[in-house]
Amino acid sequence: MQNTLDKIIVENLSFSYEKKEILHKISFELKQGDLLGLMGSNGSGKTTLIKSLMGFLKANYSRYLIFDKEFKKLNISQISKLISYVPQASNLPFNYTLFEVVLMGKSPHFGGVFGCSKDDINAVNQAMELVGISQFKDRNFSHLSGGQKQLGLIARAIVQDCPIMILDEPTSALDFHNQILIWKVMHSLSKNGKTIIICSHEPNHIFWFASKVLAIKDGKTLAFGKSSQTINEILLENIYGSNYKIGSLANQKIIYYSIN
Ligand SMILES: Nc1ncnc2c1ncn2[C@@H]1O[C@H](COP(=O)(O)OP(=O)(O)OP(=O)(O)O)[C@@H](O)[C@H]1O
Repeated sequence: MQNTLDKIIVENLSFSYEKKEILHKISFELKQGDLLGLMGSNGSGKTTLIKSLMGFLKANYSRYLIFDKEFKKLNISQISKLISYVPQASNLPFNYTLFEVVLMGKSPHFGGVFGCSKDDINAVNQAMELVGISQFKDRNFSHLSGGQKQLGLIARAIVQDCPIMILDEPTSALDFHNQILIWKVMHSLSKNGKTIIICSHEPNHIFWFASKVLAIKDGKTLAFGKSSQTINEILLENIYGSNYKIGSLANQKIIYYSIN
């Protein structure tokens, strides 16, 4: 019998808005510690897949298992202890300090009305330190820059400390350094056993940091497999068009656009 205890298994996931099919029979399997990069052009269906995996959209599937549990049988409280989620938009109107917003990550774990513990506060400080936003902790969240808010939401998801993290374009507002910082943090969390799904428009980041890739085109699976073996020039052409190449620079493979 198949061991599903440490796996996420998605089989034939489809979703339609009204009568328009957006996702068609997407299947993939991850084991604990996998870091999956979701790639595809604008409108290909990445966010729809993420919202379906979170249960925000009611998708159809033949099987969706999280660590041996049928997703459709889980309630919101169970899901919030299994999956921490970073949404795409960070323009949430929070009238709280950054510290309070990051602390909200602990709310699925608060026991009753007694609030947070010293350990919770330590976890919040550590997560803010990890993503480099400690200096803004007392600032009003809504007064932070787009990138600072995005880092805050990532810190909140880290504090939630779930075995699975799902992040929708978590680096879209980040500078060059912070994009790499977040991928390095996610890579390290996955090496420590978290299973992570990240949607990104930067194929190099998926190439360098993700263990697996799922490429989507028009809501269908183009490719799924180990990122180092699956991302190639044929796949890049299929997604982005011609002249996207893979070269080598300082012993590191790199995806680039050839302007010649
Ligand atoms: N609420 C909605 N009603 C109808 N169609 C929608 C809705 N939301 C998204 N779509 C359509 O579903 C398709 C997939 O959208 P989705 O946001 O999943 O793409 P994406 O790959 O995440 O795109 P991007 O990279 O631009 O964020 C698009 O054609 C989009 O127009």
